[in-house]
Amino acid sequence: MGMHFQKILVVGAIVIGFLSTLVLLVGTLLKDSIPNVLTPQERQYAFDYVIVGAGTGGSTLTSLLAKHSNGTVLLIEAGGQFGLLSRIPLLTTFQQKGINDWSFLSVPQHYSSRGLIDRRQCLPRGKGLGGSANLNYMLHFEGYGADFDSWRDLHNLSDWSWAHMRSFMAAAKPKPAEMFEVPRGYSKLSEALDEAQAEFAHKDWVFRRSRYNIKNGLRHSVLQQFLNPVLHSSNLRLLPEALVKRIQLSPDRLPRATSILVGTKDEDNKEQEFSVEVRKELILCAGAYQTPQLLLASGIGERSILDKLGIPLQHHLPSVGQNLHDHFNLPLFVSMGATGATINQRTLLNPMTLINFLSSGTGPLGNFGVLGNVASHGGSSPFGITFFGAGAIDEASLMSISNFKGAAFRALFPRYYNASQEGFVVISSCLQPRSRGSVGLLNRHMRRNPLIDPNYLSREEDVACTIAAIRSAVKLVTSAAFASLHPRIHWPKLQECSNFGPFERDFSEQLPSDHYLECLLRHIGLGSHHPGGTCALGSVVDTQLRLQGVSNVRIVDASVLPRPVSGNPNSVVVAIALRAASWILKSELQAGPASDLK
Ligand SMILES: Cc1cc2nc3c(=O)[nH]c(=O)nc-3n(C[C@H](O)[C@H](O)[C@H](O)COP(=O)(O)OP(=O)(O)OC[C@H]3O[C@@H](n4cnc5c(N)ncnc54)[C@H](O)[C@@H]3O)c2cc1C
Repeated sequence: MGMHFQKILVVGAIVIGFLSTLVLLVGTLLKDSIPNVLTPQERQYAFDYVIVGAGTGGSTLTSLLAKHSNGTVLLIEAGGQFGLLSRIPLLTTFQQKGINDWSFLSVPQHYSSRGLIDRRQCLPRGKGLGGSANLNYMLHFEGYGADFDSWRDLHNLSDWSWAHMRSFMAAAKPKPAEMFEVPRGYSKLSEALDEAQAEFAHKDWVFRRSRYNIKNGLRHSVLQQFLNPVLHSSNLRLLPEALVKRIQLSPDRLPRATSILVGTKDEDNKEQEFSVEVRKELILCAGAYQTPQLLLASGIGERSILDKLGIPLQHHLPSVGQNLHDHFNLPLFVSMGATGATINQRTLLNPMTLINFLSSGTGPLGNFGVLGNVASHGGSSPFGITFFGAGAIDEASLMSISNFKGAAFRALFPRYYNASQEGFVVISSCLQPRSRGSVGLLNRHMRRNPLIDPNYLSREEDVACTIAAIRSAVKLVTSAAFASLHPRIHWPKLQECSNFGPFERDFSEQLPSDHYLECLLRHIGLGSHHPGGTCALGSVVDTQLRLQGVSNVRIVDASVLPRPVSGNPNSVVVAIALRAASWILKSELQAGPASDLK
């Protein structure tokens, strides 16, 4: 390459770098204003439906109620609007640890996370209109019918099965123009995956090319799909930047929620509190960590736990905050000897990357880089393998969002310093982990983070299941279909695992011992950000998602999932919210006319 051309490249890189920084900055700052905001003068008002949390569940439900209900609806959200940055798919991780992320950390993990600072996992959660659907990686999952049948069979939920949910899952699916599916021939990695499908046809493996909630190169979350179109509805008011702190129940034998206490910050950052009366229903959509937090802080939960915290009991309801589940991943870096369009600094600084994105929403910036996944749903330990087409990982940003210790990060990504490295990350996980954790409180102040203990890998079966996933991932990567990529799996050399491997033969035979793989998993495994189960169907809520023993509180978010979804959970939460809306609207029809918005 001539000197002159090199100079052009360097100048080009500086210009593109400058432009990207500008886009990041403007993207963070530029925000639409929110219409229909409840003004302080209106704060004495009561609402028929009060919805707490504008995330996946809350945005979807609000949309249906705003459109079809005769009642008045108030949507309360702790955060404000996300910046434009949230719309650019590849840059989504830059939002983590920012103002639209609750940035929770788990409590120190006993069975895992040994390579993480203080053994604590980062647990990002979206804060603002769209919630975690605006912070997530946008992967759309069509659902797996047997999951819902297992709710019916294993949890005695006769109203829940694939037959009940199929139409709601179909309605949760965005229109084709609102989705991006990784096309055939997108990159060498996606081609290899397509070829592997034929090579492994004898297995029960399901190959899926990634589908994203992306329209014209921009995130198209529940915010665009459901909430934005109804924001101007006359029966809807919004209360952003407001934290719901307490639920007040009536003292009846069958109590009902009468009001909630809301906290906002004034210009001097002083807390202002006021109540909102609930006329018909209170619907909690604050997510798998914060819905149980709000219930417990309100004195709704297990009596002995509340006693210990000194929180007056309003309603004894065991299991609030229990049964926390999440997927748990082992990432492995695979370098490629061939050049292909993997994400690295070279592809990002290529002027065509920005030009393609700005002109047509295509190229690396227009999706998150996960090109596809392979799942085995059969057997007692179903697993999934995800292919993330990133060759060079930025140390500072990944360490900040993963909490890795430096040594663990460098063992996992030994080529991290080579910004033009070609490669990909293969992520193995168990689709139905058995480990269960909990959400608890340090005290009842809602501005304090809840105590979140995912308790990853507390069940041995999860280790065995993930090891089976890793071994299948190795089969895929070393198959004939991948040969043209000249892949090399980088078995991490962790000092703490050195008694078990990796040994020379592990690199040549690709058959490291179970002990070594378990050691890796317990050191560098990471949570998937798919928490659920903390107000599970059948224990905390009844089959119509109503809080057990309380007449007018419903929960509509990931906390109701009795067991993990065998894939990405966002679409399942949307489908659950659509179903909840149908029940609410039906009972409204049965009950007759409602009040007008004052
Ligand atoms: C980084 C990341 C990547 C992910 N990737 C994917 C993916 O690719 N595909 C997929 O299907 N799923 C993915 N998920 C998971 C998916 O986004 C969640 O399962 C889903 O969004 C959960 O929806 P929810 O309604 O339960 O909660 P959320 O969407 O989290 O909504 C809860 C809302 O309630 C608000 N809130 C909380 N407490 C209060 C309070 N006291 N008062 C007022 N408001 C409150 C919050 O600010 C938030 O807006 C990912 C999640 C994360 C964090």
